[in-house]
Amino acid sequence: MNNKREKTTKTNNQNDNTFEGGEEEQQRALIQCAELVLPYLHQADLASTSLTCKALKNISNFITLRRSSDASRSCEDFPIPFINSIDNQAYSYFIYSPTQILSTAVQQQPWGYDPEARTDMINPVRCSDTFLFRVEGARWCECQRGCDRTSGCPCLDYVEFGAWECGPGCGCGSECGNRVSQRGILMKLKIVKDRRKGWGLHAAEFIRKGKFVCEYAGELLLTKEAQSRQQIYDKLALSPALLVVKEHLPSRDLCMRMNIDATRVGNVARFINHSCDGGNLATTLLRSSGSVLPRVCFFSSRDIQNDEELSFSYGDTRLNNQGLPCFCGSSCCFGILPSENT
Ligand SMILES: C[S@@+](CC[C@H](N)C(=O)[O-])C[C@H]1O[C@@H](n2cnc3c(N)ncnc32)[C@H](O)[C@@H]1O
Repeated sequence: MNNKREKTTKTNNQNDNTFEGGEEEQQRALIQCAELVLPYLHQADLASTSLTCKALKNISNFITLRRSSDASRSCEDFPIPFINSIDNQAYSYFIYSPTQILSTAVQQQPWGYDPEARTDMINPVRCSDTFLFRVEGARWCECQRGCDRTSGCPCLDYVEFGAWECGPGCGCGSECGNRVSQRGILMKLKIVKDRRKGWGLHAAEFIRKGKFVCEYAGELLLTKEAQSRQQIYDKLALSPALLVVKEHLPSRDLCMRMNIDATRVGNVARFINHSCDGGNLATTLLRSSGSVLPRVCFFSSRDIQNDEELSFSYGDTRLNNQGLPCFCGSSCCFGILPSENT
């Protein structure tokens, strides 16, 4: 009884902790400053700030609402909302990048206040724009219109080496039919919390088989950095999103390794959970003309219904029987998640 009364009193005091008369100027300045600074704050800091006064509480609530309504921070065509009927976590905090970036390229990004403030103002360095990722002497196509089999586009000749799209130096524009994976996410998706698997990516509309869904965006890391980050994630018992892709090159006995870490910076692919039966997404390594590194892209491997969870197989190797439990629910579930030595 007493506790209850004390709690109520505290809340009232807190709400009264606004500015006294004659301090309107100060309040306006604080609000202006808060609107600039608060969108940069991490979830926990935003929560503490909101306890200080009513004005900051209102701004924090607004920011939380905007963050939970679109994980992509307006970077994609449709908002990608967080939906949680399990607990009171409104969203998961990370920096959004629609494509692969170099690991040090982006440190901070505002999220949640000015609806007009598109994130390309602080756009991460896209790898396709980076000189480092261009092949010396690469062939570009000079097609003026969309490229297809009938246009004699040289980029399509590369297809025998794997999936290949027109690149940044090609003459064709963004509407070219051979740039399917370069237009961002074109379908409605949502991020839904599950009691056992955490957040997961779901379809928010029907997706026909064979459609490009998204790429796995994140920080590209050297293997040494990936290994040291993995150790930290293991220690902190975090739910990491570090993807290691090994590609066996057709010429000679070479294997190319890519480490993409979406734990701190990434796109919504970081929420795709594992399924032991391979799930409903197929992974394709897609190269753009002129780029050394491929991008990891997800295509629907069958028709996917509205609300269905999107999933793929994290791999076949399970290092030990003590791995994390798998709750994919498929009839061939191994009971533990795949794991490999990073
Ligand atoms: C790339 S994250 C996927 C998003 C994650 N669920 C989240 O909340 O951020 C990978 C982590 O998700 C969880 N996860 C993925 N698939 C799972 C599954 N089939 N069963 C249980 N947990 C799963 C594990 O904690 C795993 O380490």
